[in-house]
Amino acid sequence: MVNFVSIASAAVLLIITIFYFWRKNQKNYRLPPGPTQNVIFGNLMELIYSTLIKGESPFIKLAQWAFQTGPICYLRFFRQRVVVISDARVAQRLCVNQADKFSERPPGLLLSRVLKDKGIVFNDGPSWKEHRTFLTHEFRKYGFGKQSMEQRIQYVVDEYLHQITKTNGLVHDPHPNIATAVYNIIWTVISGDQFKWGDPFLQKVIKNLETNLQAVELTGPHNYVTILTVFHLLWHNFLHLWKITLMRLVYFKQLIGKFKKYQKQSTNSEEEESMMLDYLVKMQDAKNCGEPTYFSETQLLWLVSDLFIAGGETTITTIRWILLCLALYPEVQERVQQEVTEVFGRDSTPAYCQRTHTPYTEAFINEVLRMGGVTPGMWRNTSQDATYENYDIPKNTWVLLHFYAMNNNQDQWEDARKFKPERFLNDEGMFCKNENLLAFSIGRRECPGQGLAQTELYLFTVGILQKFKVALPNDEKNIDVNNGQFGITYTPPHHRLQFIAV
Ligand code: HEM
Repeated sequence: MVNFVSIASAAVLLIITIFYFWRKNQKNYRLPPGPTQNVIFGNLMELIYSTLIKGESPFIKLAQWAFQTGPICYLRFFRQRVVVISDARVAQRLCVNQADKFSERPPGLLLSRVLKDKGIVFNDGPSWKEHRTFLTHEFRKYGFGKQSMEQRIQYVVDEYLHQITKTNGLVHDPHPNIATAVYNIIWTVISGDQFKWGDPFLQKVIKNLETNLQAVELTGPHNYVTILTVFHLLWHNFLHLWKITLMRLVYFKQLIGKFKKYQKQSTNSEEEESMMLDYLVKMQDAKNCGEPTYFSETQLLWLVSDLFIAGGETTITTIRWILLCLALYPEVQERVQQEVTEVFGRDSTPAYCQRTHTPYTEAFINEVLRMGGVTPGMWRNTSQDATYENYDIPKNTWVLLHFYAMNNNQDQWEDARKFKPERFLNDEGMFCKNENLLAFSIGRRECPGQGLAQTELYLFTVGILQKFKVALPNDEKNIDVNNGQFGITYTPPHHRLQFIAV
């Protein structure tokens, strides 16, 4: 007992001493406003109470603080400074106008620690830059809007529609078919190849990709204090998580190996151009010329993994939201369907470049991206001291671009929680982009897969409505659209659907 008291007292004394010296070394910054803070823990205890005790999502707690305070809200979680941005115009002024200072990921974030120097999403520095430049160039080269890529996507959409036809209007969970289609599209973008529908290897990869998403929550208390990170990892059985990640890498290694073997045997050069081949050629060229490069077989593995994760879960979840919103708002569905059939009929192949002829359909997709914003938020880190209006944002502050808060900001969106595609139409009924919607983020870290994602969302929506009416079963008609689940993505409440041929 005595031992425990002395250890506890020593620990408390140590925390106070560390805190005292840390505060003593702080410059006097003019920090943005925020809720009241405890001298030592800042806002950490309140976050712990609301998330771990009351079971609220950390994203919701952070949004509440932001709405109480204003578009730029300052918080502190023990020693970690955090700024929450809940207004797209402020995000633009920081991440575009001061891009040099707001384009890194927080180095202390759990995922950044695990993925430091790997792939692209949580990578930083010259390795990130080289991979980011490559990806941007490749997406431009195989461009979206260009026919060959769109044909590949359309091929998968057609297969998906075929699978839906086989459900014969019966009620089912739409998730597995969407996941199969979307991951197949990613693989075709990376390798130029495709899996057969229901391929057991693809199903294994999908199962793996969907397993540990809960544990990588981005804004909870475990992200800011190392001891909480350790508890979090133990709670989520860190060894099991690691095993799943290693298994995923083994799967991707097998895919890359198969791709390389096929390339060696193949003689047809023109048709088989692909992102992966370009990566391997670039890597070999740099090696041959003795040029320094961050391209390597291991990096390729992490890049493929990142593309599957960043491009898969987001697109799948958005298509799930699209289908749910069609079913929940039959009058909206009728209007989109009428427009789609007027422009494309029931059998002709739609093209993304014709979207200007379907303004209501585009408005509908944008309203889904707002209401069901699948990426509730993303982190940046200040690499130097920065300012915003009269406020300082010190170096190494974590900046949360809180997209969920931006999408629900009553100052920007009238009746924010109402589903109203018309808000994206002008007086002439034409589609009007709204600068307050940052579904794909902004600045140097904005989503490089935006063109691919938008093409997919459009071709799926149009393809489905050319052939089917989407409906919820009678006992699920009162699903609350505002009741999504926060994880690394914001997912719709569980639901099943019927696709009735028209
Ligand atoms: C509806 C679908 C999608 C949405 C809503 C979405 C949204 C986002 C958002 C919000 C970010 C964070 C940017 C930031 O840090 O500020 C991001 C990053 C990223 N996305 Fe997407 N995305 C989607 C689809 C895709 C697809 C299809 C791909 C590629 C296959 C992709 C690849 C990436 C990558 C690699 C990053 C990291 C960029 C970097 O850190 O430099 N995304 N995405």
